[in-house]
Amino acid sequence: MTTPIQLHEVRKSYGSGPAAVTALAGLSIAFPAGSFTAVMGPSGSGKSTLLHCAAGLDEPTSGTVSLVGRSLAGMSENDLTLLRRDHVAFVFQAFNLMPALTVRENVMLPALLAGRRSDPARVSEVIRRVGLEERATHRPGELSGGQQQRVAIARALASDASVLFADEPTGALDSHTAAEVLTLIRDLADKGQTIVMVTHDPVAASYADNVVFLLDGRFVAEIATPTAAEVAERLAHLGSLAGNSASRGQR
Ligand SMILES: Nc1ncnc2c1ncn2[C@@H]1O[C@H](COP(=O)(O)OP(=O)(O)OP(=O)(O)O)[C@@H](O)[C@H]1O
Repeated sequence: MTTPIQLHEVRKSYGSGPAAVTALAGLSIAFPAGSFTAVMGPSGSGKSTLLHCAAGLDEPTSGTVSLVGRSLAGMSENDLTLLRRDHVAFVFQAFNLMPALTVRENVMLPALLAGRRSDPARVSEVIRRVGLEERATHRPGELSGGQQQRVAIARALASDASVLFADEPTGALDSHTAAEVLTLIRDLADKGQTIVMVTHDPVAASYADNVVFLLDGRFVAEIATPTAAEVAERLAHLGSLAGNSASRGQR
C-alpha cells in the first residue's frame, strides 16, 4: 500500500535563542492510503503544526515531508500550490468560504482556480449529498455554522482530492451537527480518501480508524479502532503529563 503522507524526523522551531519554541521535536509518522487518522494531544503539543508541515503550508526547520509521493523539500511556492490544488482538500474550523459567492460557486471554486470545468451534475450531486440543495444559491452569511461546514465538505467532495486535512472541523458545531459532518468525513474515508483530522473531541476522534497522540511535539501513543471513552482516558493522562513537563520547564 502506498503512503501518501510521510514525515521523517520533522523538527519545527519558531523563533531563535532562549525564546525559541519547539513545536515538533523530530516527529516521524506516516499516514497510509485510505486511512482516517485523528491527531490529538494537549494544547500546544504540535497538532496544527503537524498538519501545516504535512500540507506544505509551513516548512520544517529540519527533516523531510513527502506528500502524494513528492518530497516537499526545496519545492517552490508555485509547485507547492499546484500540488495542493491537484491533490489536497482542506476543511478548517473557520469554514474558509468566500462570502460573496453562493454555496454552488464556493463548491466550484477549487476547479475554477485550477482552470478546470466543473461538471454541473456532479456539483449538484455533492450539494445534495450534504443536504444543501435548497440552499445552493444562498451565500455563506445566510447559513448556520453547520451548514457552512457542510459547504466546505461539499467542496472537498467535489475536488476529488486524494488527501484531506481537517483542523478542528467540528470545533464550532453543536453535537448533532458535528455528528452529521463527521459522518460525511467518514464516508470520504470509506471511498478511499486519506484523511488527517486534528481534534480535541474524543467523540470526533472515535469516527477515525486510528488516533495518534502528540505530547511536546512528539508522537507518544496510538489507538486503533478507538472508542470515545478510550480516547478521553488517554487524553486526560497526557494532559496531566503536559502539566508536569510545563511546571518542570519553569524551575
Ligand atoms: N507562528 C508561530 N510562532 C511562534 N510559535 C508558534 C507558532 N505557531 C505555533 N507556535 C507554538 O508551537 C507550539 C505548537 O503549536 P500548535 O498550534 O501546533 O499546537 P496545537 O497542538 O495545535 O495546539 P492547540 O490544541 O492549542 O491548537 C505551541 O507552543 C505554539 O505556541
